[in-house]
Amino acid sequence: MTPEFLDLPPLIGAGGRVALPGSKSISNRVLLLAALAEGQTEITGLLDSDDTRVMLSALQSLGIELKREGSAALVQGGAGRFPAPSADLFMGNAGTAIRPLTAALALQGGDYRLHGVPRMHERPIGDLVDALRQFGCAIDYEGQAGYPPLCIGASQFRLSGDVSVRGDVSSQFLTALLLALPLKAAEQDVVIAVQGELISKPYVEITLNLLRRFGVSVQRTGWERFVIPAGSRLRSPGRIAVEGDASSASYFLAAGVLGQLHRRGAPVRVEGVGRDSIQGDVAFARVLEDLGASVRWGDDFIETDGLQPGLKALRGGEIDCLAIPDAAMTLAMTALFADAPTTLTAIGSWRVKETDRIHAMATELAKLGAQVESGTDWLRIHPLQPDQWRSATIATYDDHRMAMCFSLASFGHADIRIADPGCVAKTYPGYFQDFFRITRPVPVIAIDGPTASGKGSIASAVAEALGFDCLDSGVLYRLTAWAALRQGVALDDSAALAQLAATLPVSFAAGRIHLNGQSFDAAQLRTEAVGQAASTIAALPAVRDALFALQRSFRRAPGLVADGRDMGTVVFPDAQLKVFLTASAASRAERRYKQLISQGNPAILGDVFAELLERDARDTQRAVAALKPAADAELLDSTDLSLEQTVETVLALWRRHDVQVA
Ligand SMILES: Nc1ncnc2c1ncn2[C@@H]1O[C@H](COP(=O)(O)OP(=O)(O)O)[C@@H](O)[C@H]1O
Ligand SMILES: Nc1ccn([C@H]2C[C@H](O)[C@@H](COP(=O)(O)OP(=O)(O)O)O2)c(=O)n1
Repeated sequence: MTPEFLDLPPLIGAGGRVALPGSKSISNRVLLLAALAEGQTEITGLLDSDDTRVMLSALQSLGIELKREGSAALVQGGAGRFPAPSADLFMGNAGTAIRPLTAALALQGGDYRLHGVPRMHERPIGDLVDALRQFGCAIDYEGQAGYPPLCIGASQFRLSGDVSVRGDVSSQFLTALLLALPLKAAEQDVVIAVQGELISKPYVEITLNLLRRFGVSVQRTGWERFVIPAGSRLRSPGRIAVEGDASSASYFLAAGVLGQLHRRGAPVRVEGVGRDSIQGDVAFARVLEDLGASVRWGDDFIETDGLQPGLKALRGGEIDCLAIPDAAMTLAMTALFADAPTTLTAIGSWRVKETDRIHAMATELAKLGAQVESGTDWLRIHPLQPDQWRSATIATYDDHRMAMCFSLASFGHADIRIADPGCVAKTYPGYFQDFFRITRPVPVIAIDGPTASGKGSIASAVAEALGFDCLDSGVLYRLTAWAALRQGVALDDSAALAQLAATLPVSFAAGRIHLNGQSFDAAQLRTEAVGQAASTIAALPAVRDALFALQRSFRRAPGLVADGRDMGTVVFPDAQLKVFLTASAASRAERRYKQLISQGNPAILGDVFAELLERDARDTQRAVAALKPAADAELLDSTDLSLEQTVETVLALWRRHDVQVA
């Protein structure tokens, strides 16, 4: 079962190395070439994802002998023929599989059906079918003309003159012909003429490069005319290694820049692609460099390390993305952190990808608070100031790149929830594990414990020592209770109380609490009447839910110390340090008594003690978010410790944690 969503905490830094999974574009091309070639091919570094599994299982259904173990595969080439004369092939949403297979099967002829997920049936393939029909291939549309599913029949192959194919919708049509047509070039040249301006040229370069590895040298004139010379034969190179995926690299390269914005990052290195990569998307790193990123290139790695000296932010501007259609999506995310608007142009192909990516990007960026403009083939993104970020649930449209891109939004000032995170399996099943491994969330120190154990005093002293923000979550319950008492809302009217909590116009400034134009100091909310009422309404799940997002929104760079009852168990379960602070009931009663008296609130020790026991009972026995230590909390009994000693103990625990992380 894949989860419905994934919550990403705000991030403060990144650093480390990522061994990239194999390139999708290279993996699927190599698999097909190995299946069509003469001889056996041993493939290493193969991508293991939905799209490559689709290709592998199609080849197996077509009678190709292959063995696969993790990222290695051994393919027995069919020397130009698929043994199975008929097959029903499910192609998922893999454009890199359906297009070249359609070409290869149509040229061979047989009884084949190719279909996929509903979105695949909305992705155009008519230009490729039109091109193949010029050879006498029998291809029928099962549904809407121009789109899969396709039925392929017996081929009456003939070659009369050049074949023309459109190059301005998807370069995969040309790639499909280039991969399959060497099978028909034994006796004569095969000439392909491209109509319209060819998009995504670097992907065609990958095709030509791999064809060369399989013994076929295509000659080209500009990007309009391609000749597969007579006598061409696909022959296995024996062994072939697949490069790491340059499009997948873009997320980590961006993280290496964004992670340094708070000066808490370290370099991020992707391994498996380098300066000599045959993938066009490595140009993404050059674009980042132009925008001001510090980039290092190696033979087999690329590394980013924040901004170039002297810069405070990435630059904006207009970027022609024709050559990097996939990695360009990542630029839409880095644009949020730039110092001026960024316009991505020549991205018309986004409209026919896994989803309409221009629409999807514009919609989801707007949820973060960004101002976005778009046209048929362009997108303009205005940067977000720290106070403009909004927390959001990001829809991913069954598009792996949407999910991976928006993980980068967690470098902003917001909580990000990614819907359907499992969609990354199309090209990168382990993406989020790698992303979590190389990123550092904004740290949280959670201090929970019973009343008067010292949480509030310790939390604010620790926050001050570390320069972190401080959240006294009890204040939010007390404020809700105070407002309810003032407005005469019954303390068991769950709906009205939740409404009150959800709309608390509260802000904190200069050590005071501001609510509805009124300013308090914390002591005014510290009366036992308010405390008891807070404890009563805190048992209501609807009230707790209403305050959840507000509490999480306090997690901002450089860090947060949060105190309450459920900071470590419910609100910040991923807190880096959790402390459960206790003290004997007698010493807590005495501390509270002294505190009340010193604040000018009259009190009787016996009553304070009784009320404290009552509140302990209510807080520990309630059904939701009951007061209890988190499984991974450090237990700290302060009965015999002074305030200073307790603060020092917590700081020592934090230093120990910080050393382990560094
Ligand atoms: N370790 C300690 N030793 C002595 N007094 C303490 C200690 N920790 C807290 N106090 C005092 O106890 C009182 C209650 O502490 P507070 O931080 O308000 O507790 P809580 O937030 O857990 O209710 C304060 O007056 C505080 O100064
Ligand atoms: N995270 C929190 C914080 C407070 N509460 C509830 C339970 C407490 O009795 C009241 C008041 O909390 P507060 O921390 O201000 O109380 P003390 O300072 O511990 O006396 O709110 C909670 O349920 N969850």
